Amino acid sequence: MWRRVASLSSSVSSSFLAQTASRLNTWESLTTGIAQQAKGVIAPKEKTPFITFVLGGPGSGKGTQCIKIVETFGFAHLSAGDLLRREIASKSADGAMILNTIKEGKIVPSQVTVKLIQKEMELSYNHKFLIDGFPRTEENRVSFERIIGVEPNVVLFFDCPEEEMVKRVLNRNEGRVDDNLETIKKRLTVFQALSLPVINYYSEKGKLYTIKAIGTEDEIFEQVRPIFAAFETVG
Ligand SMILES: Nc1ncnc2c1ncn2[C@@H]1O[C@H](COP(=O)(O)OP(=O)(O)OP(=O)(O)O)[C@@H](O)[C@H]1O
Ligand SMILES: O=c1ccn([C@@H]2O[C@H](COP(=O)(O)O)[C@@H](O)[C@H]2O)c(=O)[nH]1
Ligand SMILES: [Mg+2]
Repeated sequence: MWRRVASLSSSVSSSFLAQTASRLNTWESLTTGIAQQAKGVIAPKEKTPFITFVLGGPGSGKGTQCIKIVETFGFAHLSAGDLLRREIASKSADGAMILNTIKEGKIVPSQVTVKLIQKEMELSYNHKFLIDGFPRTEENRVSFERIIGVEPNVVLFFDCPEEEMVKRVLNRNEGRVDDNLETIKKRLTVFQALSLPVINYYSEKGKLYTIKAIGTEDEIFEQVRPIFAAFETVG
């Protein structure tokens, strides 16, 4: 819903609309949206999306802090890992491939993950998104920018020592197929090799906010809170 109506504005030119729709690859749904808006079926929503990528190693506390950000600042929380696990549970065509990839601690092809994120964004009435655990690789990042057509406003990096991450994951007890020592080691290697370059990229772009992810959940949230509070006052 966000995507279908976000670009609608009677004051923008048709060429701008065409460019925007083409970039987002949503011409069909956009024109449907215009027709529906004309009929008064849906209200115009002109807010531009506000996107936060939430990055950090396995067990660094991304999901835990996302819950607090949602409660305090009203974001929609899209966990890439949860979307992939939902595909496995629903026995979709990609389910078996995703399961094997997660068991190996490897990264699911970008196209699969970006499509799942795109679908959730389209369905959301919110315009503020927390995208948790994505992008994991430079290829993920480029793919998101190409398919969704927007860049993040904020990138959070939960910086946590490896031994603390391992301890947390082994104590998590949620029955995840990748919460075992063998897979955790692989995930940490993948994080160092493929995800840190993404974090460095956003650091160079001035979009990175590094959180020291050690201490109680509340103490860590007190580092996160001012980041979003500052954006709220800006409007
Ligand atoms: N500050 C903290 N101190 C101790 N334990 C924590 C803290 N934050 C989260 N945890 C616990 O650590 C575990 C991992 O946290 P969480 O699931 O939020 O991490 P994550 O970064 O989302 O991990 P993954 O990438 O594997 O999904 C959970 O059991 C959670 O309750
Ligand atoms: O963008 C993504 C996100 C996740 N994966 C795979 O899922 C697991 C678990 O992800 P969590 O964020 O820790 O829940 C991860 O190790 C990857 O195997 C992915 O491929 N791409
Ligand atoms: Mg998580």
